[in-house]
Amino acid sequence: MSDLSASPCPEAATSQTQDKVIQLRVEVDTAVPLIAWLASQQQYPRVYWQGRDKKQEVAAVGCAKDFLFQDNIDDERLAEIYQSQKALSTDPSIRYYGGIAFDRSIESWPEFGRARFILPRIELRRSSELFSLMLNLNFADNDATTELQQATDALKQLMPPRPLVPPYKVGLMARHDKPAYPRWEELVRQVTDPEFNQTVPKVVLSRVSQLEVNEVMDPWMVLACWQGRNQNSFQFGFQFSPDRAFISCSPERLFQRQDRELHTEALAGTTVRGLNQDEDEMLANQLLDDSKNSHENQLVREHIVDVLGPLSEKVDADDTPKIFKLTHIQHLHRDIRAQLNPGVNDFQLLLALHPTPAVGGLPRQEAMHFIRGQEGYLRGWYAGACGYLNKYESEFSVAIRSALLEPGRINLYAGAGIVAGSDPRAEWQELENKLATIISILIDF
Ligand SMILES: C=C(O[C@@H]1C=C(C(=O)O)C=C[C@H]1O)C(=O)O
Ligand SMILES: [Mg+2]
Repeated sequence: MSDLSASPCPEAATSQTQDKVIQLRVEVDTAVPLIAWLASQQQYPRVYWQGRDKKQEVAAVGCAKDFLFQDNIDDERLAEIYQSQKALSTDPSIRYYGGIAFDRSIESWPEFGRARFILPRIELRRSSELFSLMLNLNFADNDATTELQQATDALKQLMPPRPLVPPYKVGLMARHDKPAYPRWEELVRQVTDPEFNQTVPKVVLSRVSQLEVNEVMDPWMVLACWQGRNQNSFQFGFQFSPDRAFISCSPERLFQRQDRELHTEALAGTTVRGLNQDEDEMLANQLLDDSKNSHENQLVREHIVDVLGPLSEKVDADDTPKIFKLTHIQHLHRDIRAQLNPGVNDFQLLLALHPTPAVGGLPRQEAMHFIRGQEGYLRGWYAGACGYLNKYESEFSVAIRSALLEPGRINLYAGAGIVAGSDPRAEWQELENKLATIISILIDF
């Protein structure tokens, strides 16, 4: 790391290239526990990302460029801004990390905004077994001296990783569910009403469970524990200031793109895990045979294939679902692959795919309208899309199985796809099952 802090000088940074956005990299020859490293840093924003396949892991601090859309956002403008930002560098390693809210047409959480993407100041990345430290420099907005001064200051503030305190349970003072069960029942009845259901076959209803706690939780410690108990998931977190952090351990991929090759999926339909292998197998078979759950998944597959059609040379989706197992629950899962048309960009993909009927509903606009008007709380980044973009590859996860940590309160989010045949009690229990892993980490019971 000392190599890097010695190297940024205006000549080195600007003479070799015409690029306005530059990344300096050094290999780090020891393995670094990335979440522990991130937790010990004092700079904001702090960002963490680990892909579901575990090949890529990133901890990032500070920012060299910040795009925050707090009040309103025009999707086309967002795509234009990204295109011009992308043109500032030829380096394929430069990445922008961030997310978009579930519903960009309404207010979102402060700081997170309807969309926010950053070019971090410093990134520590693990790629398989290799660790490297990156310093991003943005000469498009600052003169060279100021930018290098800020970058050097950020490097000087880096702290070594401190071991994370072993897991502990929080003192729970109260829990409030929004909507509470009586309202939930009403909403499920409205969505399953045959007349409504005929034109809107699926609405994913959700709930926030607000836990009032009397301790300050380190979000990174919580994420590290969650990661330990849910291997088969993306793990990510965004903390733009000391008081609020959004963390997620989501099984769901929105898309992964490598050049023009796209991977996405339909993940919908849920049951619990069995207490032993036989029971687990039986539950999996029941899930595969269940018509309500199959319908939930089928609607997602159909919609994704439809929206990808005009953007792709070829789309290919699994005909039958497979089982996707998590610690406490199992889902139905279908792989979907596409070869994109030349020139299709990541924002086009984000806007076309998100929100899928796995978290919104079908038809999208009608389902969103129902959620906006009836759900009774602000989803913000829950069920939004979080990930990173770069020229040649990008990846986004759907921000479910997520939590917003604030002083004195932990907000936990869970949703369930409501279709014909949904029973309010069973769907309420499904929400509870989806929270089982995080609740087992946070609370003694
Ligand atoms: C909306 C959520 O999950 C979604 C709903 C599912 C379902 O109803 O079966 C399954 C996976 C996700 O598509 C959530 O976990 O919050
Ligand atoms: Mg379901």
